[in-house]
Amino acid sequence: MYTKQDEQQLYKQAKDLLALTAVNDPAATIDQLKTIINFADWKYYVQDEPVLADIEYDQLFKQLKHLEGAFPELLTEDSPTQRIAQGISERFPTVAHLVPMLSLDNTYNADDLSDWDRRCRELAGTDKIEYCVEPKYDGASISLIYENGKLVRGATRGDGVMGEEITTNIRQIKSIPLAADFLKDGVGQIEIRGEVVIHKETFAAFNQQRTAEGLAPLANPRNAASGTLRMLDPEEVRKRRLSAVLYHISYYTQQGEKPEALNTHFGSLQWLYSLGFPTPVKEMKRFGSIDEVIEFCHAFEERRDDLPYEVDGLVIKVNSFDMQDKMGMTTHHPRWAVAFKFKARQATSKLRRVEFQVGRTGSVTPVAKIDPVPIGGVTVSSISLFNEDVVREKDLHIGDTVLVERAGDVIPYIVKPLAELRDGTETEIEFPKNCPVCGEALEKPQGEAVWRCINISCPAQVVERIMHFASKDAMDIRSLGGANVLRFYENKIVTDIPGIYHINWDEVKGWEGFGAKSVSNLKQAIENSKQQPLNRLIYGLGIRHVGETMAKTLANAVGHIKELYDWTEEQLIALEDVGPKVAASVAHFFHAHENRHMLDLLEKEGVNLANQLKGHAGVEGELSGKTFLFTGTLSHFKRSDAEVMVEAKGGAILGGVSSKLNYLVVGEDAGSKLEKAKKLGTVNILTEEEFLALIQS
Ligand SMILES: NC(=O)c1ccc[n+]([C@@H]2O[C@H](COP(=O)([O-])OP(=O)(O)OC[C@H]3O[C@@H](n4cnc5c(N)ncnc54)[C@H](O)[C@@H]3O)[C@@H](O)[C@H]2O)c1
Ligand SMILES: [Zn+2]
Repeated sequence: MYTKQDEQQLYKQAKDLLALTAVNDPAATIDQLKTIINFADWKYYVQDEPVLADIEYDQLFKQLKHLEGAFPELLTEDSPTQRIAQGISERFPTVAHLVPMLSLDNTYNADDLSDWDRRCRELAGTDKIEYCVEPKYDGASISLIYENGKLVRGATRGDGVMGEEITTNIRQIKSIPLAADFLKDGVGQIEIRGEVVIHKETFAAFNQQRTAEGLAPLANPRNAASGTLRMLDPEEVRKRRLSAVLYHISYYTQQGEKPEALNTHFGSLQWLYSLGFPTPVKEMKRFGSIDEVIEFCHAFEERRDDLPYEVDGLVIKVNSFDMQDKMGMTTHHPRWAVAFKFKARQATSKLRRVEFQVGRTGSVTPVAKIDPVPIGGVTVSSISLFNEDVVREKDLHIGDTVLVERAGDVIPYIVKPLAELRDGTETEIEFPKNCPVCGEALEKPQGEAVWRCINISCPAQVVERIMHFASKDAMDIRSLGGANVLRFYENKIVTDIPGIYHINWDEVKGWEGFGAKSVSNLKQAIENSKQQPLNRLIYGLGIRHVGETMAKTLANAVGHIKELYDWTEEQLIALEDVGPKVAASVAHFFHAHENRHMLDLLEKEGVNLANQLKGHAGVEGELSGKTFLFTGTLSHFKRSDAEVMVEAKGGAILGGVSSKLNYLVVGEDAGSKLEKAKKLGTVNILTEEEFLALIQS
C-alpha cells in the first residue's frame, strides 16, 4: 500500500501541516490534508499502529473541515470528512452493513455541549428533549446480525459501509449471546451495534506476558481489542478474553405489535438486556436538561478510573426514536448524538537520559528518565523502554520531546518522539556493550530482543534474586525489603539466597533501624519462611518464565523439589499449561550444578523442600487416597483455593490425566485434559457444582 519512503514522506508532511500558520494555496493544502488523513486512517484502523497522536489527528481533521467550509467549491465526495473511516484489511471477507455505521461528533467542554443542545432543540422543534448518557467505550466497534433468534453474522465497522466478516472471532466473546428470543416480540432480523473492549486487568496481564517474552507491549486497550478481533486464529482470540458492550439497534424487522420499549434508546437497551445482551443499563442515565447532563459528565470524568475498562468519554443521545428520526444525520455522524471527550491521558516531556537496569535474570532494560510530568493524576518520570528494538523502532534520542501516554492504570508508555521539535542537539542512545553493574560483556541470544548479563554472580542479579526470594508472593520475609537486601549485600552480610538463613546478627547490631525489636521481628520472619509451602519456594527461586501459577503446577507435580532434577522437557510439557519455553527453562534450571548446590544449602538450613500436602506426609481425611485435577476456566472458585480444599481433606492434586486420576473437575472450555479423561474411561468427571457438593458433604 505505502512504501517505507512514502510513509516517511507523509509523516514529514503531516508535521509541516501541523506547524502551518497561513494557507496560501487552499486547493493544494486540502489535497495534502486529504492524503495525510487517509494515510493516518489506514495506519490507525487497518494496521492498528497509529503514527500520529489523537490530538494531532483531530487537529488535521479540523483543519480540513475548516478549509472545506471556507472554500465549498473545493469539497469533494471522496474527502475523509465525507465518510467515516478507512478500515478494511484483506484478511477477512468484506460484507455490507444493513445500515451504515457512522462516527460521532465530538465535544470537549460545557460550551460545546450547550451549543449542541441548542442545535438539537432547533432541529427537534421543541425545548423538551430527554437525553440519555452512557459511557463512550474505548474499544473496537462491531455490528451483529441475528436472524430468527440466532447470531448469523458479526462484522467490524470497516469503512462504515462495508466491514470485515469476523463471525468466528465474535463467537469467542463470552458475553455475546449466540442466540436470543427475539421472536417472542415478533423481531425476525435485527442488527445491533456495540463495542468490543478488553478489561484493564486483562490488558495489563497480556502486556506483562509480552514484555516477559521481550516483545513491545501494545499501546492501549483499544489497539489490543481491535487487533485481537482481526486475528486469524480464533483460539488465540478466545484466550485474550474480550468483552462486549452493545449500545444501539440500527435495524430490525417486526411482525405484530412493536414492544413499547422500542420507542426510546433507553427502553431499547433495557429490552436487549432482558434478552441476555450486555448493555450499559447500570451506567446509563436520563436527564431533562443539558445542564444536568454537563454536571453528570464532569462528575463521571472524576470516576473514570474506577471502571474495569477504558472509557474515553461519554455519549449523549436524544432518547426518543421519533425525535432522532426527525433530526437525521450527516454523512459523518448522526445529529442526535454527540461524544463528550475526556481529557487526553497524553502529555509531552523531555527525554533527559536513559538508564540501564539489570534484572534478576540478567536482562538489561533501558529506562527513560524524563522531566516529571503529571498524567491522569500521577507524576511520571521513569518509563521502561523494554529493549533495544523498541528504542530503534521509535527512533528515540536523548533530548527529544516525547509524547507519553498513560491509559488508565496501565503503565506509562512513550508513544513517540516529536521529531519536528528537534533542534540538532539531540544525541543517539548508546547501548552498553558491558553490564553496567559487573562489567561482563553482554550477550543477545539469537531471536531475542533483550541483551543479557550472563554472569551468574553479577551483583545486580544476585541482589534482585534475593529481593525476589524474600518478596511477599514468594517466601514473604517481612522487612527484608529492597533497601535492607542491598545494605546486607553491600556489607557482605548476605551475598546469596542461602545467606539469608545464616546472618551474623552481631555485625548488624547497632545499625540504624536495627534495634532489638526490629532484629527480633526480622529473625522471626526469616525463621517462619522455612515452613513456606513448596510452591512459594519454587516461585522464589526466580526461574525464568515461572510465575506464581506455574510454580504451583510444578509444586503439585512432585513430593519433593529434588524430584525435578530428573524431569525431562517432555515430562514437563505434559503438565497443565507448560509449553516448550517453560519446560526448557525449568529443565535447564534444575540441571545446573550451582542451583542444585543452592538447594542443598537451603535444605541444610532447614528450609522446607517437600510438598507436605502430598503422599505419605499428607493430611488424613475423607479424601485420603483420592486424586484430583482441575481444568478449564473455573467460575465458582479459584483453582488454588479448590486445591487447598482438596488437600485439607487429605486428597492429592495430580499434574496430568493418567490412570492414577480419580476426579477431573471441569470448568468452561476444558480442552485436551477432558478429552483424555473421557478416553481413559476410569476418571470421574465433575462439574464445579458437583465438586462443591462432594467437598462439602
Ligand atoms: N492517531 C491517529 O492517527 C488517528 C487516526 C484515525 C483516528 N484517530 C482517532 O479516532 C477518532 C475517530 O475515531 P472514531 O471514528 O472511532 O470516532 P470516535 O472514537 O471519536 O467515536 C465514535 C465511536 O465511538 C464508539 N462508541 C463507544 N461507546 C459508544 C456509545 N455508547 N455509543 C455510540 N458509540 C460509541 C463507536 O465505536 C463509534 O464508532 C479521532 O477523533 C482520533 O482521535 C486517530
Ligand atoms: Zn552483570
